[in-house]
Amino acid sequence: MSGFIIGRIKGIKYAVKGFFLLLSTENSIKTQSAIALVFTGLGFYFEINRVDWALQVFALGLILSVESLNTAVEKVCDFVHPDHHEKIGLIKDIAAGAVAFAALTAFIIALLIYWPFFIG
Ligand SMILES: Nc1ncnc2c1ncn2[C@@H]1O[C@H](COP(=O)(O)OP(=O)(O)OP(=O)(O)O)[C@@H](O)[C@H]1O
Repeated sequence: MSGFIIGRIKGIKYAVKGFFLLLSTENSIKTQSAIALVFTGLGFYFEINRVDWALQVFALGLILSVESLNTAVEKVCDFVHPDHHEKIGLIKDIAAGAVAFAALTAFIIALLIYWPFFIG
């Protein structure tokens, strides 16, 4: 039982390490984090309601999570096959496509939340 708990604590430690590695080294994550801060500012500025906050936090978390997994896929690809290869290109394109799905979802949620403030 204590082995199980120690294993889980170590898992959290590695996850926190990965979290800070992503934030400090990956430009895509830095950019998405900056966008998340801008939308957090917009949320306060327009005083969006509790449900909209939940949707916005979920959308921003979804993008950051999928972008992080995409980064991991890119790193695996570059490690297992550093040279140019059609299959590696396909795998990276598919992983990038997952980010596009998340970004489209977030874009629609942003429109639903903020559109009413602009049309009055
Ligand atoms: N090894 C490769 N073989 C074939 N195509 C590749 C390869 N690496 C990248 N590509 C193509 O380039 C696109 C972008 O790749 P990737 O996201 O790795 O960026 P990059 O060009 O390596 O630069 P960065 O690491 O700065 O993002 C991929 O979606 C894929 O289409």
